[in-house]
Amino acid sequence: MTSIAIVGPGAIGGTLAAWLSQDKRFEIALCARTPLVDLVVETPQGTLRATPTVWTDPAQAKLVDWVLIATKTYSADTTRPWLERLVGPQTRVAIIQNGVEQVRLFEHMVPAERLVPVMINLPAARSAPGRIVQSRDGIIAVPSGANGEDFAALFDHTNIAAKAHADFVSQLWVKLCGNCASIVPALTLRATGPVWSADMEAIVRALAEECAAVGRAEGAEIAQSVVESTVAAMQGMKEGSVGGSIHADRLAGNPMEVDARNGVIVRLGEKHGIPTPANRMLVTLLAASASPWVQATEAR
Ligand SMILES: NC(=O)C1=CN([C@@H]2O[C@H](COP(=O)(O)OP(=O)(O)OC[C@H]3O[C@@H](n4cnc5c(N)ncnc54)[C@H](OP(=O)(O)O)[C@@H]3O)[C@@H](O)[C@H]2O)C=CC1
Ligand SMILES: CC(C)(CO)C(=O)C(=O)O
Repeated sequence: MTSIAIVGPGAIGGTLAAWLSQDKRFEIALCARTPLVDLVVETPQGTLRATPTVWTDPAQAKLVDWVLIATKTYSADTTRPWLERLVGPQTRVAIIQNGVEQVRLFEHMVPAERLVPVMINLPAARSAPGRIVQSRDGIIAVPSGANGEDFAALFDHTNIAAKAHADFVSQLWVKLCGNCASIVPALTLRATGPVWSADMEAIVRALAEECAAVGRAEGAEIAQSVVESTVAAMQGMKEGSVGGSIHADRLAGNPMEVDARNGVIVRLGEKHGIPTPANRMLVTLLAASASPWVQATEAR
């Protein structure tokens, strides 16, 4: 039996827990901040129900084979009490978060050789504790090597396509090129499609171009088509739709991952001498309009 603890059973953590709970090889525990009883996840393949063990206090937790961290990036340090109880000498820790800094955010808490950064493309939203809608099939990318391949194999009996990639850095940055543009609906609080204009296109294009330039400087391969698909996605965003989890968080009055999704482009741009005026401006405006809920830059 492989033991798996999922820290942060929100939209992503709850969805992954529901899928993995269908596999009898696994013993699943949820490490929750807000208590929950069970999981009911609507997926494109139907409804998944699961009743994994729920721990709400790190004192209840024990050593496990795998820890899956699925909190927001800004909660990274709050997972330390869980990690202290869950991680033994053999435990591997997968960081399932947006952005490109999964390792940086956790390497002061877990030895880097046992960290697995994960890129996940799986739209999910939580309406109540344990109640989640997964709206499209999921894709997971991890770095090649034993840890990445073992992590991907956990999803063998699920409908999530998990794969190890030699060029994992490109997987992260390509996703960020799409995600960084969602700062626009998070700021304007409405879909971009109905208010599309040449000026709006210039802003979205600049956000994605800056991300691509910084990503390339970080070693990622990013085709121009990635920028074009970001522009097309924002142009096609329909009235009333939510532009990803950062927009959903702003609507719900939650903190936003603005540093992980846009601030990082500014920070790493500075490191490489690449100007990022569009990302810098929108990060500043979002921080100003959403304050005190938004952190323009994370402490670490
Ligand atoms: N939602 C989506 O469609 C996608 C999200 N992502 C990324 O996945 C990551 C997770 O996002 P998402 O699932 O949407 O976020 P949610 O806010 O839905 O879930 C985060 C969960 O973490 C819990 N949490 C926070 N701190 C702790 C802690 N110290 N101990 C235990 N639990 C904790 C929260 O608790 P509580 O229940 O109290 O809120 C919540 O259940 C983010 O980086 C996001 O960008 C990536 C792809 C798609
Ligand atoms: C765009 C999406 C839903 C893709 O998984 C995402 O990453 C997010 O909103 O955080």
